[in-house]
Amino acid sequence: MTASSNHIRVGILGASGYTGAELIRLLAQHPSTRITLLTGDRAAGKPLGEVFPHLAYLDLPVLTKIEDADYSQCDLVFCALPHGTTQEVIAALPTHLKVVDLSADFRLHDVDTYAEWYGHAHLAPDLQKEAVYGITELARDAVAKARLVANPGCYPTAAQLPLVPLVEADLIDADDIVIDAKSGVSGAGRAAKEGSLFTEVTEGIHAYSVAKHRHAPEIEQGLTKAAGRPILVNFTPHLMPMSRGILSTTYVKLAGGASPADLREAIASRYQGEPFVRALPMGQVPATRHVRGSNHTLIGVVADRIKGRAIIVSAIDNLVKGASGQAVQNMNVMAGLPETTALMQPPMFP
Ligand SMILES: NC(=O)C1=CN([C@@H]2O[C@H](COP(=O)(O)OP(=O)(O)OC[C@H]3O[C@@H](n4cnc5c(N)ncnc54)[C@H](OP(=O)(O)O)[C@@H]3O)[C@@H](O)[C@H]2O)C=CC1
Ligand SMILES: CC(=O)N[C@@H](CCC(=O)OP(=O)(O)O)C(=O)O
Repeated sequence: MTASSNHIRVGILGASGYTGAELIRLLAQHPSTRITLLTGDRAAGKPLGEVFPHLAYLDLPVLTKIEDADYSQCDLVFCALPHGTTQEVIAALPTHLKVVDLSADFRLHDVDTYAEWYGHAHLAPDLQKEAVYGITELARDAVAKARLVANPGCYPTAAQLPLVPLVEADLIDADDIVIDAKSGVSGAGRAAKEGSLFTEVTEGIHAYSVAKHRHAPEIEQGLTKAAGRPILVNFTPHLMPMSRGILSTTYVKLAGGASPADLREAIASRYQGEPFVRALPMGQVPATRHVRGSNHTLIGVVADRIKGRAIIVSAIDNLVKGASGQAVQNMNVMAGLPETTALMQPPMFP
């Protein structure tokens, strides 16, 4: 990557949203980046501190409209725009830029599957062919060579990290996977919507997009690759009265004579030496408060009471490993920097 004065010059499109703010928070600790461009839509024209007072102490450019962005000031762009708005924006970017897209716009390799789940034809099918789906631990070599990384969704990150090694090794029945996941409300973004109102989300939980959430095909794409044959999953997301975090509880049937301890061992050895993915001791399960504000994924495996079955619980922060943290991790890999740079903050417990 070309970088001026030994710094990667970074632009953030959608800097006035939740994942944009989280990118800025993380990059504020990064010794090798300099933020040279921030865009907003409603917030365009404002200094960042007016939108996010907690970031006002940073010396950063004023938010601009995407149409007015000066990309000659950037080496890499994070795109943190709503899905559906990103394909045309990225297709129009100068080709000298590397891109990490946090939206869902380039995650599904098959454009027909994209059209089926997102309700419109893909607007940049040629670019889709070069996009690398970037769960960093599962695609590091491809991410290192990529110009465009499709940063994975939050639920798909929490689901695939434990499941991919198990499906690859045939330790579970890949045709019998039930993923029951819960998210904090920041997962829905900062734009006002009825479903995110305090009265709608507090003192209760609810399932949504039951049997039709667009993260199901994203998870299935990863598991299909791991299995070498088409895999479908049951996936149900729930909205929790908390601002951050994802807890994904997955119910599996053991295969090939594997024990629940074998599952834990396969996950632990697959991620041995990985700084951000950890298998807990057998029988222990993580909670979202263990990963709040951190880029870690914690995974627990428990033997079910029903013989031949196991329960896997994974926890991430949706805004960090589920979005901006993994995006910075991918940028580090793309730039040949130590992968943990700016990402080793301990969780904000409790
Ligand atoms: N929140 C999460 O946990 C996760 C989010 N993602 C994905 O990351 C992306 C960003 O999410 P998030 O930060 O939560 O979203 P937000 O709604 O919080 O922020 C969206 C940003 O995009 C800008 N924007 C909105 N519409 C347009 C438009 N038409 N043209 C230009 N800019 C626009 C907004 O500007 P303004 O506010 O000034 O109008 C804001 O800066 C989304 O695709 C989301 O699905 C992925 C994983 C997890
Ligand atoms: C709580 C909540 O609403 N979560 C979002 C997913 C967040 C995410 O990862 O979204 P993208 O795939 O768009 O990037 C949802 O269910 O649509």
